Amino acid sequence: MGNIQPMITLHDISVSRDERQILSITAHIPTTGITAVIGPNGSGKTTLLKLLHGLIEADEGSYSPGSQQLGSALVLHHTPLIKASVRCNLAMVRDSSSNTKITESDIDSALASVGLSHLKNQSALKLSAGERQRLSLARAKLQRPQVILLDEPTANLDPSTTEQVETIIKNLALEGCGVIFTSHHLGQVQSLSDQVVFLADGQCLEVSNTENFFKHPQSDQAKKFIHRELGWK
Ligand SMILES: Nc1ncnc2c1ncn2[C@@H]1O[C@H](COP(=O)(O)OP(=O)(O)OP(=O)(O)O)[C@@H](O)[C@H]1O
Repeated sequence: MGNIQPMITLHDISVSRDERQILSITAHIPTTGITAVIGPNGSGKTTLLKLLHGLIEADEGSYSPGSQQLGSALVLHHTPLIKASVRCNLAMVRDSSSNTKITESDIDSALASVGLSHLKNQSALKLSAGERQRLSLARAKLQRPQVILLDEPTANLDPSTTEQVETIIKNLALEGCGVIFTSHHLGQVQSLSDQVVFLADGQCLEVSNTENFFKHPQSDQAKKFIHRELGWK
């Protein structure tokens, strides 16, 4: 993982679908440490991650570094796995920084880092939801991204598996990989993230240090959102 630029600058980004603007953003999104992208359902969180990764393009506007330079790995809700062993699902990965194939020892250490070594030869399609998520994280990590983009990484996981995934996220950040994740769990956002990006109706209304955001939200939308979700003040 090379030197990460500290932020992505988005300028007048516009994404529309079915003649409706679903993203309209000018903002600086941090790429170091752990950043949580939060906001109500449909506010554009997943669309933003897909845009940063280059899975979708903006209709207007620009962002820098672009997806090619950013070198990100994206883990969506239901990352597809191939009908083969856990090992095979990792062996197909290429290192995005050098485009080289992954070695057996890379696979072993990625599996160990997510606690899946014992399932190396099991069929990936037989994994539980939590194991699938950990495999997806191992696969993303093997790409040696500068930034890892995670869409609701702990949705539908039990508390103990949630904790395991949160530990993996913290370790990724400690190893120098930027993490940008979406979440509806504000308790998790408070304990895990360094920064918050708050979206509402496709717009970025706040980018702030996490503690500041929860203590002193600036926009009425953020105040209402926190109040609704946390029953705050
Ligand atoms: N391919 C598409 N075609 C039409 N509308 C889309 C498409 N993708 C997203 N949208 C719309 O764009 C808006 C933002 O969607 P997005 O999935 O980014 O929101 P989100 O904040 O991640 O939502 P949630 O919290 O419910 O996961 C929604 O209104 C959604 O219906």
